[in-house]
Amino acid sequence: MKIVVAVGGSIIIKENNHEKFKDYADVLRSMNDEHKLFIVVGGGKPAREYIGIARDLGVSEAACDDIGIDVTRLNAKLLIMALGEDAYPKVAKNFHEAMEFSVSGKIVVMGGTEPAHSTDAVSSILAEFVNADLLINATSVDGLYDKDPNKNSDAKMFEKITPTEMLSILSSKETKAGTYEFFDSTAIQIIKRSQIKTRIVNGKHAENIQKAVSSEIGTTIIHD
Ligand SMILES: Nc1ncnc2c1ncn2[C@@H]1O[C@H](COP(=O)(O)OP(=O)(O)O)[C@@H](O)[C@H]1O
Ligand SMILES: O=c1ccn([C@@H]2O[C@H](COP(=O)(O)OP(=O)(O)O)[C@@H](O)[C@H]2O)c(=O)[nH]1
Repeated sequence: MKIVVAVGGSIIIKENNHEKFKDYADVLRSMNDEHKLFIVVGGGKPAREYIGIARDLGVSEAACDDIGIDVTRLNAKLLIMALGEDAYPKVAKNFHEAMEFSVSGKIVVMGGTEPAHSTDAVSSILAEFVNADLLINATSVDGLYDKDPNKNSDAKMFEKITPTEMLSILSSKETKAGTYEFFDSTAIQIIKRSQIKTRIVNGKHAENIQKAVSSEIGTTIIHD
């Protein structure tokens, strides 16, 4: 199968240690014989720190986004280092490069592309661009809930949800640089228009990426 995996920055660059990069590299390496893999890496706390400095310098939101993109690409570079020979040695800067690099048979890794959306949007557009069979979004909670589970103890997780329902739950989210929390609307719109098979799983355990291929863990986005 052709699979796009979005790895949340809050997952992979935690406490600035190498552990998660290694865990993900081990799991992705074990999947690479059977699947064609494309990985999109987020920015995490470092991205928000740099964006905060840029904003204090008075630059535009697009320029803040641009700094965030640079940080996602640094995280992507670290994952490539962890993957060694199993990864294409360059961070893909756009969808054409991702497609071109995938001809090598190696795991393609990228970060952001353009201002004004998140790496979740990048992963959805990439999944559409390469006609992926599955999009896996590895985030910091078990799936999509009816409200933020970190702020509401009574939040309920959806096992299945449609893009239309997702838009109604997440529509009020901020869209400033560094704040595209959870899924941004661009990502959902792309999943909706191309009916991309998508699963949202807890990325704190890298092995959930492998589980998400064949079992319905987390939240599965279904299409009406
Ligand atoms: N409806 C929701 N369902 C799940 N998580 C939500 C929801 N609304 C807000 N969140 C928050 O979004 C966070 C994940 O988004 P984000 O911080 O962007 O992580 P990632 O690193 O995966 O991009 C969760 O930790 C949770 O606190
Ligand atoms: O294609 C992209 C990807 C990322 N970003 C910027 O980089 C930040 C970090 O990316 P993201 O929010 O996806 O990281 P994560 O949520 O995984 O930490 C975003 O908030 C945006 O400001 C962007 O402008 N375009």
